[in-house]
Parts: sequence; structure tokens; C-alpha cells
Amino acid sequence: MNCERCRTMALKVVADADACDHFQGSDELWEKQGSQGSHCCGRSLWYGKTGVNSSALQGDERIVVRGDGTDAAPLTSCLRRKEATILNTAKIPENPSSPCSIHLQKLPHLTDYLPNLKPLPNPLEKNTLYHPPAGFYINQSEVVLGKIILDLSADSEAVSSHSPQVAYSRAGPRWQVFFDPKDIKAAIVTCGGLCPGMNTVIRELVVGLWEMYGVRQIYGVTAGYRGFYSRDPIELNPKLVHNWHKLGGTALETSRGGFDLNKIVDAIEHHGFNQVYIIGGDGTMRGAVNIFNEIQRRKLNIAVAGIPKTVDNDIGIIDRSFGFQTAVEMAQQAINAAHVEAESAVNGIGLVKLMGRSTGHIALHATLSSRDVDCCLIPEIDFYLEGEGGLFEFLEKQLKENGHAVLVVAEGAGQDMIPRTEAQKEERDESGNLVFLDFGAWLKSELKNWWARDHANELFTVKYIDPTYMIRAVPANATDNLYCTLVAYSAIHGVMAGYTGFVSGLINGNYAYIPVEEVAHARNEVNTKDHKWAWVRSVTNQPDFVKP
Ligand SMILES: Nc1ncnc2c1ncn2[C@@H]1O[C@H](COP(=O)(O)OP(=O)(O)O)[C@@H](O)[C@H]1O
Ligand SMILES: O=P(O)(O)OC[C@H]1O[C@](O)(COP(=O)(O)O)[C@@H](O)[C@@H]1O
Ligand SMILES: [Mg+2]
Repeated sequence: MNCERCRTMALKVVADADACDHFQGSDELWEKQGSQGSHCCGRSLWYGKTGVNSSALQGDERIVVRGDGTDAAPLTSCLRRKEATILNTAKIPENPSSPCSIHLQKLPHLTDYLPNLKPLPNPLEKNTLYHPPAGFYINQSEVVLGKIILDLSADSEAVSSHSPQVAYSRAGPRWQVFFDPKDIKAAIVTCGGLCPGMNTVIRELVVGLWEMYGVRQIYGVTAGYRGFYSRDPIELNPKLVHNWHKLGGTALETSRGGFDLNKIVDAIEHHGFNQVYIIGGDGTMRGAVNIFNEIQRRKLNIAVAGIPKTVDNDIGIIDRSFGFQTAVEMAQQAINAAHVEAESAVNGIGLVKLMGRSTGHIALHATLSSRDVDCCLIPEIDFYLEGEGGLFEFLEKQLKENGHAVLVVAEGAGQDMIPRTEAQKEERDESGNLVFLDFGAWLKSELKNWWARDHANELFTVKYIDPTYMIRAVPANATDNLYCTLVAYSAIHGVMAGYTGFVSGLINGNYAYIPVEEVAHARNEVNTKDHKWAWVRSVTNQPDFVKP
């Protein structure tokens, strides 16, 4: 039977021999014997007594059954009001690879190293704003598939190797939690570069913890990782953060570098934080893995959750990072301006540089949605300027045919073309990322040199627009704000349920929990072999840059 309330799979009701006629011969009636009126997932929880019969159950409003297998229908039929909540406490195998060949990525849990932690009923049950309806709680058996596009032909890899489908735990509230709200001291930190929506995530973590779970001790760690040990945390509450979703940047401030593992974990212990929410990109998530490992090593009752942030959208597994859509939308303004400038000049070229350290997602999506772009250069493709099949030859043709051209370049594109001094080759930012040279500015001067050399007597204009910081410093748009809210709430539910060392993110349109270790190393690069890149080429008509 599928329970209507929590939509679990078929459940086995284990019942006491004397409970009622339906259960004769079974082993055990309720998990807890003889207590009444406790609060759990069902609002009014009744625990049966050994030896009671069906008439003893008749007056009860609601009953909570914990089961692990067969049909619960006989039990509900014992009740006059026939209202039963069935919680699936069925243990799922660690690696359930059969019968549907699914591999569930194991999510770290506090009880992995603190086995004596006791679960509590979810405080949402008592929250007058929620009244958890049917299907509210997520069971540990609910998963989100990592891949939803499969090739079912016999010779495809998935079919021929019988490789299991990777699945992730579905995000959302659990009926049991491992934190008592009055004992929670939560910390929120933002690290790395800016991204639209960071303030929304902070706001929603504060509001969600406060309103949903009644947490009253919520702190912001300022200035990134270094802030744990070098700054006093600031107290946050819904009143303080209520407007933050309308602000770009991060009100907590951010920084690169400053990652000192022992100092950070010492500070977490010193401040008594037991929930740590870390908002950041790939570098930040690698730091979060180390923090989680150290906390485990010290056997601390502290949960760590990551919320992936990157305007570059270079983090793998998740559909996209928050703020990415806002960035693509903002990029349109720059492309439009470049187009107007180029069209209004004789032999005009509009050149726009967009962010993307090692991936060209913003450039790719901005190009596809604009339709005014004639060439899109990203770090994932090889290209060259001079000679047959090169950029200059293409632009010459475009200018001849249309009188103008628009170029979009990702900041990480063509970095190996720009001559660097020895010092520039070594230059790193505080986090150890290679400092890039300005490809847009370099390309502009190369374009001018080319034109002066080959077309000295003809007019030519290059208008270079660099909106990079402007794009990432804006507040999130409505879609991203919603995403930020749900990803923050998902993180809260996961931490409350005792999960740790995980990241909450969107996978194939559903919110899921992913081990942070996996996220820290999963890259999301533009696949230049798939149809999306082919579409870019068809929209722009740009060359394949294949040398003859
Ligand atoms: N491999 C790593 N191990 C531990 N901390 C790291 C690692 N890489 C980066 N960090 C830290 O994470 C923070 C943000 O990293 P950074 O690369 O600047 O931005 P992002 O997280 O946005 O990619 C910095 O404080 C940095 O020191
Ligand atoms: O903020 P900085 O230090 O100028 O760094 C700029 C970099 O930050 C980004 O906007 C985002 O990078 P991260 O997600 O790694 O923080 C990159 O696109 C860009 O290369
Ligand atoms: Mg990064």
C-alpha cells in the first residue's frame, strides 16, 4: 500500500499478536509500548499497548505506524476514523544496485561517527505556519537520478556495461531531526568571488532557520574563511536581513585565501557553532571538504553544509548555480550595446568580455539568447586569429557582408595567446588561482593592428565593453531568488536531519543532497561536441578554427 500522507512505498506493519484480529501471529505492535499523546510526525501520536485489541484503537485521532515492508491497510481498517500516518523507516541498502540498478551516493550523517545521537520529532510538526500535509516529509528512500537522458540501445554503454544509475538523496524535510532548535548555534559564511543571489541565500538561511525551526542563535562569519578566526561573528535575525535579497554582493563580505584549517575548526569549536553553512564556489567546496573531514576526525557534533555559488557555472553535477541566469540576462545589455555601437559605425566591431575563468557558460548562453553575436570564443575551444580559417578572415567576410560584427569572449579564452612576462606567468590570487590577463583588451589591439596592416585606408572601429563585475554585482532576478530560497531551505532541512558534508543543489529540476567531496571535484565545462555548441555555430556562423 502507498501511504497517502508520506507517499512511501509499501510498508510492513509489524503488530503485536494480541493487537487485533488482523495482526495475530505478528511479532510486535508499536515501537514504543503503552505511551499516549507523544508528538511525532502525526500530530497526535498514539502508541499501542501490548495486548490491546482493535476496540482500544477506535477513539484515536491519528496513529503513526513505523514499518518496513508489507501492507498497512489492515491496521487502518481497525480504526474508527481510519487515519493513519505511515512512516517508512525501511532501511535502504548502502548500494542498492538491483533490481533497477541504481547506485545511491551515500550521504554522510552525524551518526556515522556519533552513533549515540538520538533523533527527535521534527519541530515543523508544532509549527503553526506549516501543518505538514500529506507527502510533506521526504523519506530516505527517495532519490533524484543524476542522469535522466539514457541511451537504451543494446550497444550503448549504460546497457552493455549494466552500469548502475547514480542517484542522490532527495532534499527536503525529514520527519526526524538530530538537533534541538534551542541548542543550535548556526554560522553562515560566504567565500570567493561575487555572484548574484548570495545575499538571498544568506537571508533565506536566517529566515528559514528562524521561522521553520525556531532557531534563535544565527551568526554571520564575515570576510570569508579567514573571518572564522580573525573577526567576531555578527548576530543575524530576520529583521536584520529582511531586505537583503534585493541587494547585490554579500552583506557578510567575502575574500579569497586565508584558509587555515586548524584555525577555522578551532574557531568553530570556540564559538560553539554546531551548524555551519558555507556558500562558495569550487575552491570553497574543497575547503568545506577539509573542514568536514577535520570535524569528523575530532568527532564533533557539528554539521557542515555547502551551497554552491559561482557565476561561472563551472561546478558539476548540479543543473546550474544560482545567479547564473541573472548573469546571462545582464550580459544581454552589454551585447545589445556592442551591437548598436558596431552597427552604427563603418566597419564596426563590438567586443564584449564576459566572466568565465575556465568555462564559457555565460558567453555561450548569452550568445544563444542574444542572436546578435557573430562569434563566441570560450576557453573550451581552440582558435586562432591569422590565416585561413582564422578569426580575422571570418571578420573580414562579416564586415564585407554586414558592415559590422559582434564578438563575445569569455575571460578565460585565449589566455595562452597573450604574451606574458615571467612574473605574469606566476601571478596568482590569494586563493592560488592564476591571474588572467585581459583577453578583451589584448584582442582589441590585435584587431586594430590587423586592420591597419591590411586595410589602412578604410574606416574601422572596435568598441570594447567589459561588463564583468557589473554583471555579477547585481541582485538576483526573480528566478534566481526563488532558486536561492529553495536551495537554502534544502540545506537547512538536510542539516536538521543530521546530514553533514553535503551540498544542496538542483539536479534535473529537483533539489537533492550531494556529498561535498563529489561536488568539490566535479567540473562543469561546456561540451563543444554536443548539439548546444553546434547551435552556437549555426547561430553565429563562426568558423570551426581548423587549420587547413
Ligand atoms: N583546495 C583548497 N583547499 C582548501 N581551501 C581552498 C582550496 N581552494 C580554495 N580554497 C579556499 O576557498 C576560498 C574560496 O576559493 P576561491 O577559489 O577564491 O573561490 P571559489 O570558492 O569561488 O572558487 C578561499 O578562502 C580559498 O583559500
Ligand atoms: O573577484 P576576482 O578576484 O577579481 O576574480 C574574478 C573571478 O571571479 C569569478 O567571477 C568567479 O570565480 P569564483 O566562482 O571562483 O569565485 C570569475 O569569473 C573571475 O575569473
Ligand atoms: Mg572558483
